[in-house]
Amino acid sequence: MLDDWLALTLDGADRAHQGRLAGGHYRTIAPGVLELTPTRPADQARSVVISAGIHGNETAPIELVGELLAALEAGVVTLGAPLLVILGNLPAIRAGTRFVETNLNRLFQRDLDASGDEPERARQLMQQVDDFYTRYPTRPLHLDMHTAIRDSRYPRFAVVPFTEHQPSSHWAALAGAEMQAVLLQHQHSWTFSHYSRHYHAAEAYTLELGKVRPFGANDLDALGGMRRCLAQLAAGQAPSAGQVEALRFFQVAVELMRDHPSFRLTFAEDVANFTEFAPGTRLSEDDSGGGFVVGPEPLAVVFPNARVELNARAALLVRPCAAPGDG
Ligand SMILES: O=C(O)CCC(=O)N[C@@H](CCC(=O)O)C(=O)O
Ligand SMILES: [Zn+2]
Repeated sequence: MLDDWLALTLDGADRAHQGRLAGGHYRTIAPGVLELTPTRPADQARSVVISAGIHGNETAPIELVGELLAALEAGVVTLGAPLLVILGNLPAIRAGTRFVETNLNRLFQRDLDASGDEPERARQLMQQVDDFYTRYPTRPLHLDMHTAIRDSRYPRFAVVPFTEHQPSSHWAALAGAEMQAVLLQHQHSWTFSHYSRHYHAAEAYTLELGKVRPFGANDLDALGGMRRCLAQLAAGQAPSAGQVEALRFFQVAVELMRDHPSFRLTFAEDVANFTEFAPGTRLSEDDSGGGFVVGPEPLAVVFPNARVELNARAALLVRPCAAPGDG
């Protein structure tokens, strides 16, 4: 039963799974990787990668995947599009931690030469995505679902990875999924959504869907728009459109790196994502006299985390911008 796949996978019983469902069939093609194939794709069908659990303690997206699979199993949703459903970091999900040895979401790079469990998993997932988009090249889309460590002025927001040749984005569909803000990256970031956008010209986003909470403690009522969007994509329908004017757009201006062992942020742990700091405010410091001070324009902080690995991203500093015109 498709319903069992999620529970069995999380329990470590990764045996092969396949079966039929309304509109098509499914099979596991790697641990935590499920392919769903429609008998006849709908007219509006896109090739959709849905990933969750790239960070193991971000459980709301995994619960959304569970709801989608249950709706497909029950025939409430009829499969009309090829789907690749991925649970990213299985050992970290089982342990309830962001990662085990290193952050999986910085490893999606074709010439990656690191070794270890997470680099191996990144290679396996890159191969699965390559194979899927080769089998199903039609209008590729990748939604990589996460939750954030901190509170946020906009709890639901999309991060748009940077590529030189930007595939078109559909802001109205993001608004329809009840995203509240869009954050445009300014440089390559080697995240999972960046992989699909950069190497496959897929429309791809990292979606932040509220705050990190354990299984059972998530507010899934706040994610009704996302639930509907996933069901529509699985059915091969165009997702509902919302008001683009309701979305706030931001552009990354600076990526703060933990570039010294004594790196620290100067502001409180409970400062929410998108909190703005005035010109002249010191945001970070270290024992070597380094640090960052806000320049002549205010900057807002997103994903601040001083406890990252050395030379990893410790925060994004962003400024409001207009909606790029292609959506
Ligand atoms: O809340 C945080 O500090 C991190 C939440 C998270 O996992 N965010 C993603 C964003 C990926 C991107 O920049 O596209 C991450 O840090 O991997
Ligand atoms: Zn995450």
